[in-house]
Amino acid sequence: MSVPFVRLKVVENQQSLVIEKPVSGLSLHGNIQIPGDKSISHRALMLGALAQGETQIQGLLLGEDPRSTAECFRALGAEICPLNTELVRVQGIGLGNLLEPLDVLNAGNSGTTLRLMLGILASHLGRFFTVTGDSSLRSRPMSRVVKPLQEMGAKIWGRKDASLAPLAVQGKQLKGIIYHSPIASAQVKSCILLAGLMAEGETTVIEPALSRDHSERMLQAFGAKLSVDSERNSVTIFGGAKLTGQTVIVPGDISSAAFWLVAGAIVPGSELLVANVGVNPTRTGILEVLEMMGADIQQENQRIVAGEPVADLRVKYSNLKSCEIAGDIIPRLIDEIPILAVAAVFAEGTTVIRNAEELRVKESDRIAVMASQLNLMGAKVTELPDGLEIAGGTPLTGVDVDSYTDHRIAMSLAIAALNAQGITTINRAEAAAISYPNFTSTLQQICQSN
Ligand SMILES: O=C(O)C1=C[C@@H](OP(=O)(O)O)[C@@H](O)[C@H](O)C1
Ligand SMILES: C=C(OP(=O)(O)O)C(=O)O
Repeated sequence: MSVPFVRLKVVENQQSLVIEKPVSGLSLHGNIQIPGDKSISHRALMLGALAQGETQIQGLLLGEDPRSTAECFRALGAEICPLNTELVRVQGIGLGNLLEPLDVLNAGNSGTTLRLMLGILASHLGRFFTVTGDSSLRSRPMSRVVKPLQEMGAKIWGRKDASLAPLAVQGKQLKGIIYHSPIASAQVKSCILLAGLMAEGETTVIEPALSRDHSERMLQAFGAKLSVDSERNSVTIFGGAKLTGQTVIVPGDISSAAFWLVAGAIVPGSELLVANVGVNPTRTGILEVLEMMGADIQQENQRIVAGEPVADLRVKYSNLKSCEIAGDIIPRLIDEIPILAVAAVFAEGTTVIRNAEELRVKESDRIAVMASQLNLMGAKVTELPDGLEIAGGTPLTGVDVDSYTDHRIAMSLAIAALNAQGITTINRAEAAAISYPNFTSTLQQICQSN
């Protein structure tokens, strides 16, 4: 049911999300079903395409990023049914059998699609591929995957010494390496592991801190041979295995749940139940930080679904206090920092976020954009080279803000607007569909005027 104080204004292809807090105030109530996990959705489509036989994916995220992955792997020869149902079927083509596409592969806005796919393409002997993305993706750094792939013997060309897309790839027989990654990045780790699937010998990736481990879990489920040394944050893949199609059940995305967890915690009088949330420990940094800030979040009905831990999360409004977010927890909450910045605006005291320089090379420079847009609303946020300093407790006022076409920024600003006086307009809000196509309708359903 649509309520008048959350509405969409559409002008040509651009959507503005208008949030007008009623004078009587508002609170949030209800049960929320969140979309499927984006990281797991990409990996299920890719491994399904590389496997022998059929893969069935339940609960795939029907957002724009997985659509880009599906489009690329269709062009590479996998049969993937239209992404319009809860159950997606992929007829795999078998490892090493991808076709040479007739046109450029376009990863759209999705860093995960482009970086993981590069590892797969580089190891497809004798075939030539070209890859690109939208203007945001074409400005994001690719050397972090190109360099280790070149060490394995890959042939890759592109702008600025092959550090920026568009890129061209000549598939080669690769050799296993031991790679000490300078950054904790699941995209780098996964790219190298995927390249290692068909490389000669063993391929090892060692990270400075643990990043999300969905690739490791799913590769093993599809039949790859892997060994994990969690003390050293090291994973080894043994080349030459065969992958077999599987049934994958995709849990809800904790990165999408994060918007409701913060909304429920900061909007007075709220109580929300967010159902079916993936709570893989490599992703739950957000829960640890919100608990540190004094949020009231209970995990209910904890269970394991197809190898991934899942729970329902109940959040109630509470008074938050500031905290420090830095160090090894950063990769376990990297995509949640924009919405954590919103939580910090409504917390007592000054929150400091450090070691998060990776945010500068996401879909937008999330440090600069969150600071500038929250400050337009009246917050006191200071940019640090590698994070943010947020003085909590200043009231916000509705103004015009911009998503910079970044989905996480659009949704974070919408949640901030729930506690701002007057009318907030979030321009270019259509970006939310990258990871959360139903964000606005869910927001409309849970908002109640007091
Ligand atoms: O592997 C993945 O699915 C992802 C890894 C993270 O990126 P980095 O590996 O660049 O940190 C994250 O920000 C992105 O949304 C998804
Ligand atoms: C950074 C993100 O995704 P990607 O790197 O896949 O574009 C994200 O979803 O926040």
